[in-house]
Amino acid sequence: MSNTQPTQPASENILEMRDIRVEFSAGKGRNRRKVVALNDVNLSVRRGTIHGLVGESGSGKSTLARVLTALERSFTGTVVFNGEELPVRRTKEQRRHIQMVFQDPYSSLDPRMTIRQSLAELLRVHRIVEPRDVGGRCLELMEQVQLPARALDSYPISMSGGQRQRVAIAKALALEPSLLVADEAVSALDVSVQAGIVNLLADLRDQLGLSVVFIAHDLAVVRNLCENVAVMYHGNIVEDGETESLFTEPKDQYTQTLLQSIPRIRY
Ligand SMILES: Nc1ncnc2c1ncn2[C@@H]1O[C@H](COP(=O)(O)OP(=O)(O)OP(=O)(O)O)[C@@H](O)[C@H]1O
Repeated sequence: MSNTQPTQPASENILEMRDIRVEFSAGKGRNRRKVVALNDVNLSVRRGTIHGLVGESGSGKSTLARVLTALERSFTGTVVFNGEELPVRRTKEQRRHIQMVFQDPYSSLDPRMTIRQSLAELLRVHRIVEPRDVGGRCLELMEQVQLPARALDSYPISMSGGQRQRVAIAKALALEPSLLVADEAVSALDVSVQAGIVNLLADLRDQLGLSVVFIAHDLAVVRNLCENVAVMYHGNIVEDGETESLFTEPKDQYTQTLLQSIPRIRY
């Protein structure tokens, strides 16, 4: 028998959100009321997996994404990332590790800059690589998002929606995050283009070990892509589990209703 102790494995969860609560006030004057956008939500994301987040409009998905990426700072509860409890005001380095991809990639791209200029600026400002390695890293990023090298000299306006979304993902990857939050990142794209981005996210998980929180309303896409799914309803996670069992044996009544709303394809 060996005396050597096995090395402690890194925690299985890259992310643990505990008792996250967000309240907003809505309306004016006498109609002012409290909206509980997140009602003491708990969510754990396993390292190197894609965790889907589904639920009707207004159920709290984007608020959860905003808490994760520190865009929303008025919350109570705890966000533990990579075993470290994140403060409400995160350092630049803590923010770098969790990147967001939005529905509309155009909003995150500067129309006056080529893709190379945008990426190079990010790499320089965040000092991700030595100045002499910026060009090479830009090329690597194009490869990672499966765009040709010549795309580096394009402006966003000359690109298709799918290409822009790939660039938005490249910008997120430039900061070498461990967790990507994709908030309806494929929802505005044509179905065939959507499939390309979904496959890209799966490749990034498999090749880089990237973890992803994938917010989407298309349940078929979620079933295809995600290892686990959490279902939100009125600020609560009503069910959270392994994708196939959640889709085949939903336990919560709202999940059952949501799944029944998937249109059946007739041949
Ligand atoms: N800044 C805000 N001020 C007031 N209420 C807000 C604010 N942001 C969100 N809400 C409310 O919080 C609740 C959750 O909204 P959220 O955008 O997180 O839902 P969602 O599931 O992402 O919806 P969608 O799928 O439509 O994007 C909703 O009732 C919404 O109206």
